[in-house]
Amino acid sequence: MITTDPRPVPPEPGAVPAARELFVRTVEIDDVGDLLAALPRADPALTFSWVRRGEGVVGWGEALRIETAGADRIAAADRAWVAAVSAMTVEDGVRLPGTGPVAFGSFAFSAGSPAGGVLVVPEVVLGRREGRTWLTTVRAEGAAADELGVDELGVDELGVDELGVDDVGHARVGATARTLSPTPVTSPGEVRYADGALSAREWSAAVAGVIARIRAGEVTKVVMARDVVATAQRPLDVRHLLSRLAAGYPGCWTFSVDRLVGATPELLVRREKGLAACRVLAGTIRRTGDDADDLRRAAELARSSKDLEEHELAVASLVRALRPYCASINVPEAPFVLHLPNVMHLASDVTGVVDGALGHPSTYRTHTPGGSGPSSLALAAALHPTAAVGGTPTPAALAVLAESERMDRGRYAGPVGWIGADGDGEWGIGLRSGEIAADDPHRIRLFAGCGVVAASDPAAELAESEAKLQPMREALV
Ligand SMILES: C=C(O[C@H]1C=CC=C(C(=O)O)[C@@H]1O)C(=O)O
Repeated sequence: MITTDPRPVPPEPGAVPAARELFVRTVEIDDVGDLLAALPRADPALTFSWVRRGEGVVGWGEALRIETAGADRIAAADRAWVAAVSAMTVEDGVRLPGTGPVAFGSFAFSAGSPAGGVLVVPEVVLGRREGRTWLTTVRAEGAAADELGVDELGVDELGVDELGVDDVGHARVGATARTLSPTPVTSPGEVRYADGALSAREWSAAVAGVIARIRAGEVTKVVMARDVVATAQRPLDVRHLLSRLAAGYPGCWTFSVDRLVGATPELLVRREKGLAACRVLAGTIRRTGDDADDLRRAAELARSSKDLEEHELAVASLVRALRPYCASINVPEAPFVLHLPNVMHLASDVTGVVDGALGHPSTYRTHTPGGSGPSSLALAAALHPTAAVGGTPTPAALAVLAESERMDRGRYAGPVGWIGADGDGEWGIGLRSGEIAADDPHRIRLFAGCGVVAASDPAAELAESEAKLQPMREALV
C-alpha cells in the first residue's frame, strides 16, 4: 500500500511517492458468465465494479492503494498513477481497454471533504468486452506463490490448483477456467431508514431558500442534495447491492469502489484511443410506470423550458471545461430523453478529440494510438464538478449548496471509475449511490440531488429526490 495523502504537508506539484514494484499479468479466459456473480467476497472495501450491460471490469483484493486529499486530490492521484505504472512489469496478451493494470478510483465531491480520494489496484481483475473475457492478477515483484494468497483472492476457484503456477509465481489460468464459486451472497434483511443531515421537511425549506437566492440573482442554478441513512439487519454484502442495481438499471454503470456503491446514468468522461466522451444529464421527470403516460411525460420534458434551461447550463459548463483539452468538440444541437426505470432525463452526449500535445505525453505506457495527452483522470479533474452536480456559476453554486445542504457529500457526486496503464479509462459521476460506513457494515448513507433553478418548486424537487433514491432503496430489498 502506498499513500499520497498530502496532509500535513501538501506535495510539490508533480511530486509522487515511490511506487511499489508490481508484476501484472493479463490472460484471456473462457467466458465466466455474469461478472458480478464472480465476485468472491462480500466486503465493500475490497470489492470493485464498473459494469454496464454485462461488460466492464470487476476486481477484488488490494495490491496497491493511493490516497489523496484536498483540492488537488484528483490530479495528485493521476500523477501517482503514472509513477505507480512506471514501476510495474506488465504482461498483457489481450490489449483491450481494461486489460493490464487497472486502478479503480473514487473522489470526494468537495475539496475540503475528509473523504479525499483513492485509487486501488485490486489483486485480481476480471473483465469482459465484445465477447472476450480476461483475468488480470497483480502481485509484488518477487513474491512467492503462497504470498500471492490465491485462496484469499478467490482465484483458486478459477482452477489455478489444477493449472499450476508459472515461473514468476503467477497463477496460470488456462482457456478452460472453471466457473467461479464465490461465498454465498447474503441479503440485507430488514432495513430501517432515518433522516440524514436534514429531514424531508427541512430539506424542502432549504430548497425554498435556495430558490429565493436564485430569484434574487445571487446564482443561476444550484444542485441541492440530501442524504438518508439506511441500517440493515445484516452486514451489507456489496454483491447483493451490485447485482440488484445491474439487473434493475442495466443502462447505468454499476460501480463499487472503496465502499461507494451505485448505478450512475451519468458518464463524466471516458477517454479511449484519443477520444473523450461525456454524457451530460440535467432535467428530470419521474416515471409513472404507465407507458403511454411516460411517453407523454417524455415529450413534456423535452419541451419544458425549466428543464431545458437547466440542461443547457450543464452542457455549456462541461464544454467550457473540456475545450482546453480537445483539438475539436462535438456538441449535439438538442438533448435526447434518456429513459431509466425510475426517471427520465434530458441527456447530451458530448465528444471531443483529445489534444495529444497536452498533459503527460511521455509518461503513460502507450499501447493505443491515443495514449498521449491528458489522461482520463486528468480530464475528470478538469471537468469536476459539472453543473449537473454543482450548479452555475460553479464557485457561487458550491458556496450556496455547502451552506444549504448542511452535510458533507463524501464521495457522492464525485468522479468514480477506473483508469488503465495508458491513461484511458472511464469516470462516472457517483450518483444514485450510497456510501457504506467504514465503522459499521450495516449502515449506508444514500444520496440524491436535484438541480434547482428559478422556476423550481420545493415539493417537486423533494419528489424528484425520492425517485432518485429509488435504485438504492430497491437494491437494499
Ligand atoms: C444530482 C443528481 O442528478 C443529477 C443528474 C441528472 C439530473 C439531475 C437533475 O435533473 O436535477 C441532476 O443534475 C442525483 O441523482 O443525485
